[in-house]
Amino acid sequence: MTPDARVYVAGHRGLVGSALVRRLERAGYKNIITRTSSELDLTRQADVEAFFAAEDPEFVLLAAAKVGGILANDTYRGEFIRDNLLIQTNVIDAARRHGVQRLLFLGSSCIYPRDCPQPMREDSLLTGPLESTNEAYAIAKIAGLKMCEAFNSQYGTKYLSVMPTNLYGPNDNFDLETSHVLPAFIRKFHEAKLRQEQTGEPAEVVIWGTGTPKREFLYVDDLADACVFLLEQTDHVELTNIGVGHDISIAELAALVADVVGFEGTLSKDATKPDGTPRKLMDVSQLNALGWEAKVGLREGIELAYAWFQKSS
Ligand SMILES: NC(=O)C1=CN([C@@H]2O[C@H](COP(=O)(O)OP(=O)(O)OC[C@H]3O[C@@H](n4cnc5c(N)ncnc54)[C@H](OP(=O)(O)O)[C@@H]3O)[C@@H](O)[C@H]2O)C=CC1
Ligand SMILES: C[C@H]1O[C@H](OP(=O)(O)OP(=O)(O)OC[C@H]2O[C@@H](n3cnc4c(=O)[nH]c(N)nc43)[C@H](O)[C@@H]2O)[C@@H](O)[C@@H](O)C1=O
Repeated sequence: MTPDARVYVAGHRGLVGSALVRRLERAGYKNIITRTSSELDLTRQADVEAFFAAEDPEFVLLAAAKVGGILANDTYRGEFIRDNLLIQTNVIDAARRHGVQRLLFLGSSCIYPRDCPQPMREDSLLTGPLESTNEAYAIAKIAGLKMCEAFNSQYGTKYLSVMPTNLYGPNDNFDLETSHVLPAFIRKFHEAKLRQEQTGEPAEVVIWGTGTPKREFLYVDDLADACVFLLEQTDHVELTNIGVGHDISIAELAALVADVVGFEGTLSKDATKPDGTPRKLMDVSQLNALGWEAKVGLREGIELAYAWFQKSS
């Protein structure tokens, strides 16, 4: 991939897509092609086909998807499987038929079995049952990476799939019903701090579930850097985990976000909300062996994300 290449970033306004555009622009890429979902609905095959015929991209970074936290995944299972299967099938198929050399497909850590040995290696795929709260989404993601593998095998393409851990950063979704935990905490602790300052009364923040599940968090600019690093490798690797290599409990995350935000009230737990997978720590030894490591520490990343949230809210 060279800076004059025609690179289509699908989903460029989202958390991941916007970080990919920032990373490509910093590296001097001049021909980045983008469309919003209202300009091009990727669930519509004929529109995707017409777009590829007109724009003729050479590289595709597929970061458009139906995405959400544990509750959104659990509640809107039909939309998660439908939209993701349609988007990825239309884009991967059109890319292949229009001669796209390399495509990067964004999967997710939830493709691995719920009770996967930790840390989760790439070869654990399809070795056990999935976590039920995100099964519909995970099945779509597995279909996407298997479609890339099958195309590579039959058509000689070099499509790669990356499996990032939980991400956060600028342009995240901060909606308290549909977001992931880290942006939810930033917003909940920030708003509780303001309430406390305004009323003088102690404020409370509610944590879903038990607080005991463990998660690994990667700042999205690190993810984008890893994606471009992998695209620029000459040796083709089909499936790569991307993460930081260590995790923390949700209760520990709550304490850390509270500290960054400056919240001094109390915490309570909502046991009616699901915990999801008990733990999903990525084995990132394959990526590390290629020479890539995450740079942004968790506290620093939360400070950056909180600054972005305050500026844009
Ligand atoms: N967030 C996370 O923690 C993780 C994310 N991932 C993966 O990374 C990828 C990107 O996720 P993320 O950036 O968080 O998601 P976001 O929700 O932030 O962004 C998704 C983007 O997809 C676009 N999109 C959605 N539906 C359509 C459609 N029908 N047609 C065209 N575009 C559409 C949206 O475009 P528009 O804004 O124009 O409407 C949006 O900008 C996904 O594949 C996800 O599975 C993987 C692991 C963790
Ligand atoms: C990236 C990944 O994201 C999703 O999986 P998840 O990691 O389980 O999602 P999450 O970030 O929403 O929650 C992580 C943990 O945190 C707890 N939790 C506490 N309090 C809040 C809270 O206020 N909001 C949220 N969302 N969670 C909370 C919550 O109960 C859970 O135990 C997948 O569906 C799938 O899409 C996927 O691949």
